[in-house]
Amino acid sequence: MTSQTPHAPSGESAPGPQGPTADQVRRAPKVLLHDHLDGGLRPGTVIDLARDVGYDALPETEPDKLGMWFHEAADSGSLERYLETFAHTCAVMQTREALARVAAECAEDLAADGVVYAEVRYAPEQHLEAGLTLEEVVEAVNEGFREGERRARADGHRIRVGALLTAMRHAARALEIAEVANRYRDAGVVGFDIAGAEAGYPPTRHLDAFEYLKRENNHFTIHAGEGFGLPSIWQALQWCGADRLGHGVRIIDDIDVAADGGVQLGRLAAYVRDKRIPLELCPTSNLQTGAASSYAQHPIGLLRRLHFRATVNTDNRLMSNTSMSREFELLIETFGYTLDDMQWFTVNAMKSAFIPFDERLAMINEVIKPGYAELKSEWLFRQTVTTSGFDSEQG
Ligand SMILES: O=c1[nH]cnc2c1ncn2[C@@H]1O[C@H](CO)[C@@H](O)[C@H]1O
Ligand SMILES: [Zn+2]
Repeated sequence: MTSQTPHAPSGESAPGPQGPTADQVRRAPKVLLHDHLDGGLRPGTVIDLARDVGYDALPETEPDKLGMWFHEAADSGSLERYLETFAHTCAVMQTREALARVAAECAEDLAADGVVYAEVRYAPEQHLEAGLTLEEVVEAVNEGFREGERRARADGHRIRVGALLTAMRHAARALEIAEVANRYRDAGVVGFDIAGAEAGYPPTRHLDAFEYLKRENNHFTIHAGEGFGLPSIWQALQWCGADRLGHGVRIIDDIDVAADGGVQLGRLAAYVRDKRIPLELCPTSNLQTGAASSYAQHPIGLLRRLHFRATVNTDNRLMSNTSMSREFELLIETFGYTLDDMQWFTVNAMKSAFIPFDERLAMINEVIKPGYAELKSEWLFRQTVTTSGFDSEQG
């Protein structure tokens, strides 16, 4: 029950004299489980699409300014206000072409950032305003992801993207969306989720959808423990049967750290750790919505030390002005993480993905571990070059 090491032992010694460089962080293979399609558009694309469809309510019409507007508007300290910014992105994602373009660029951008596997979520019910059906939305996004994977490959990056279909928790279409997710499970959709304002909308409102997915042996995650605390996490796990927790960061409320450093887990926190329930942690997003007060205070530091199944995620790259590399860089600066820590988070994420076990294992053994081994060996060669230079100067 106690763990007092400042940085958790990862089982391997940290190579090299210092932490990873920004370039190594970008090149390191990364796995992303929690990223919203409608929260990751390029600002320039929002502007292009708004022009195409005649949407004239954008607060800015110049890409840099619009990007800044999203970041500042989302920086409100409240999940509800953070979510208001999605009205603009959803407004321009109403046609097949727009959805396919946004999905393709998403895959391209993630691949360029070194993400090798991503599960990207969106709520099909929010893209029906111009007359598309739920199925047409799913097919357009899938087509975009495949196109993005192809473009990334042509550019020398390999990425695999799976879709998660989200139902909005204030609405009443969860069962219908779950059925679509199930229908497309062998066609690009790897699972289901619920999102939106958490307080006042407990996950048990959508129990029928979760029970249906369980009967179908399908997978789902639930946004819980972000805008609301332990009761939401408890319901998501013990009533709904979630495979993973979207955020889950407020599990910290069930962990006591005594003045002498001793750590005591409550029953729910112990359950989450014992059952290896994956936590899709999104540090920057949590700062913006008020779920954490600073990077240094973010529970990820303690959760990593206590060996929870913690993963690092972006949530909304546009609203949080972030990327997987940026999230890792911030954690490296704050907690002194090494490539071993990055590998630990990445393997955690890959183990927790919704694709079949053999494919997850192959990604870990054939892509992630060799990728980190390669990066960890680089400092040796840097050292050799410096040393031999020194030697030859000395004659
Ligand atoms: O961090 C979050 N918590 C809860 N809901 C969110 C978060 N980020 C985005 N969405 C909601 O999910 C929808 C589908 O992608 C978005 O439109 C937004 O309303
Ligand atoms: Zn989210």
